[in-house]
Order: sequence, then structure tokens, then C-alpha cells
Amino acid sequence: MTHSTESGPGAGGVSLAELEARAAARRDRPAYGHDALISCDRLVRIFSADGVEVQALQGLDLLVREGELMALVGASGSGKSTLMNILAGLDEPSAGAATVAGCDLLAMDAKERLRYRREVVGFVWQQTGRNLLPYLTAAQNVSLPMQLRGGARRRAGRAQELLDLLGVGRCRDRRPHQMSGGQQQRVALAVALANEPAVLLADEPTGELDSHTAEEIFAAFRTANEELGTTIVIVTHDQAVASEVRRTVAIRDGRTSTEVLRRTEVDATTGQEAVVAREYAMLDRAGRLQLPADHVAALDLRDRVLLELESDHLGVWPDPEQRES
Ligand SMILES: Nc1ncnc2c1ncn2[C@@H]1O[C@H](COP(=O)(O)OP(=O)(O)OP(=O)(O)O)[C@@H](O)[C@H]1O
Repeated sequence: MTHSTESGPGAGGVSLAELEARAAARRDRPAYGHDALISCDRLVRIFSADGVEVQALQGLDLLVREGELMALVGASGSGKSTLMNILAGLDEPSAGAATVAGCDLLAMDAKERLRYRREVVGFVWQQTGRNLLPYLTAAQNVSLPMQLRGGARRRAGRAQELLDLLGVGRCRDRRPHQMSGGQQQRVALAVALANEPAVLLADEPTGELDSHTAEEIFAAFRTANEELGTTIVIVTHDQAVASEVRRTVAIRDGRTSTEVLRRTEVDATTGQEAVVAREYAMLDRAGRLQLPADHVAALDLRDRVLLELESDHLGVWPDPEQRES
């Protein structure tokens, strides 16, 4: 039996020293999502109903940095609400890993889960009726989460501050039925922000509103992000909302498929600012890539495709044999 020496060649002609150096480099590489506030790592959620299994999330990866305001989009049934319910601490994934602000969503007991929902995340749902208690005024609705948390310092003052910040200070003594849908959603946002959550989740917050009101609501989310520094994830079908954020992530078949990043560029000659949007496909750590559906259709890509590695890019071609057959 032979042993490779410290500096001699090991299996495949690689020296032990080299293997050790590679292992050390892998060890020192930061872990996936180490600097993210929200980290979803190969999340899977399987629902079983009447003996039929539905894979709502199929190994979804998502990282969100602290202070981001981002949108999640996707066709109906793609898994957006499933993901939001998991991030909100209302549902648990079947497999994978998910952490939000240092909380491991798969390892929380009932008590920790309750604290998580009260203090770490805030949520705004599409149905205005789900966000506010109908028999409480706006100010009482905002104060309630602070009372439930205990230590109600600054309670009265903070409720008013939040309502003022979001442009609904005048509604403080009104009950939900005495407010418009837009005012109710802004109060709902104040309720969600009451306990200074690290993350705010919103599922179609503008879904039931006309476009002008939707714009006002989105402006209130932006204010919360800019003034309070809250990290915000909004699920939306609203193209206007999706195109106003810096980052829009698309979910397809339970996985993140594409991302649009927008940045402001200044024209060197005219000095005019313009927003430039760029679409990226997401490569998971197993090397899987979802090609955009329109790209696939345009080249009639099916089953087998031909890949060619160039020095700075990868080419994808339809299989010539399939074309001929
Ligand atoms: N509790 C459940 N039991 C069984 N199947 C479910 C359950 N919740 C969701 N699903 C299924 O999981 C898949 C993803 O659903 P999900 O509600 O997350 O999609 P979505 O992208 O939010 O859709 P929409 O935009 O219509 O709300 C769908 O096929 C749905 O039917």
C-alpha cells in the first residue's frame, strides 16, 4: 500500500499539500448567505392533499440584503404565497434552510415562533380586512402589537409618529370602516412597523386598489424603507410596483428563475439620469439555470441543447440533430 507524502503527488497527480490548500480555501470561503438578512437555501415545500403531492417550492434560493426594498413576481401558483407564509413564520418548509435576521425558521419552538412573528417580521396582506381589527381605531390598531410585546414605552407617541410618517395622521381616531382602502393599507403598514421589525413582508398590498391609490401605498412603503431602514419584500402582480424597485425577482415553478436589477445611470454628455434595467437568469449551486420562457420559445429549444464554453461566456444552441429529425 502506498501513501502520498506531504509534498508528493496524491491521487490523480495532485499533491497532498495542494489538496490541503484547496480544502482550506473552501473552508475559508464565506458560507452561502452569510451577509444576507434573509437567506433561503434550497427551500422545498410539499403539500399533500387527498393523496396528491404538490411541490410548491422546489429548491428555492433567495438572498435579501439588509435595507433592500425588493419585489417578488411570478404567475399564479408559482409559489410566492408559500414562500411569504414561510418567511412570516406561519408555515414551515419541508426541507432546506431559511434564516431571517439570524432566526432559523426550521428550528424555532412555539414560543420563539410567536416572538418572531411579533418582533422580527411585520406583514401587510392584500385583504385590507385581514390587517386591521374593525372595532379599534387606527391609533389603537397600531398600539396593539406594542402592548402585546410588553414594555409599552413611547406607545402613544410612536403610534402617532408612524401614522404621520405614512400620511394618515388624521385617521388616528377612525375605525377601519371610516377610512378609504388606501388609508386602511397605510394604517396596516403602520401596524406592521409598530414593533420595529427587521423585515416587512407584503403580499399583494396594492391588489385591491386602483392605480392612483396603489401608487400612494407604494410611496408609503418606500418611505418606510428610506426613513426607517426597514428591509421590505413585496409580492406583486402590479407591473408599476415591480418596475419601481431596484430588484425584482421572478419565481417560476417554485424556484427563483430571473432577476431584474435597475440602476440609475447618468449620460456623460447630457448629464441626464436614466434608469437602466437588466435581466439576469439565476444559477443555483448545483449549476441549474432556468432559461427565460421567451428565449426558449424563440429558438424552439427542447430537451437536449448544445453548450459551448467560450473564454468569457457560454453559448446555448438547439440540438442540430433534433432540428433535422
Ligand atoms: N395548503 C395547500 N395545500 C395544497 N396545495 C397548496 C396549498 N397551498 C398552496 N398549494 C399549491 O402550491 C402551489 C403554489 O401556491 P402559491 O399559493 O404559493 O402560489 P402563488 O404564486 O402565491 O399564486 P397566486 O399568485 O395565485 O397567489 C400551487 O400549485 C398551489 O395550488
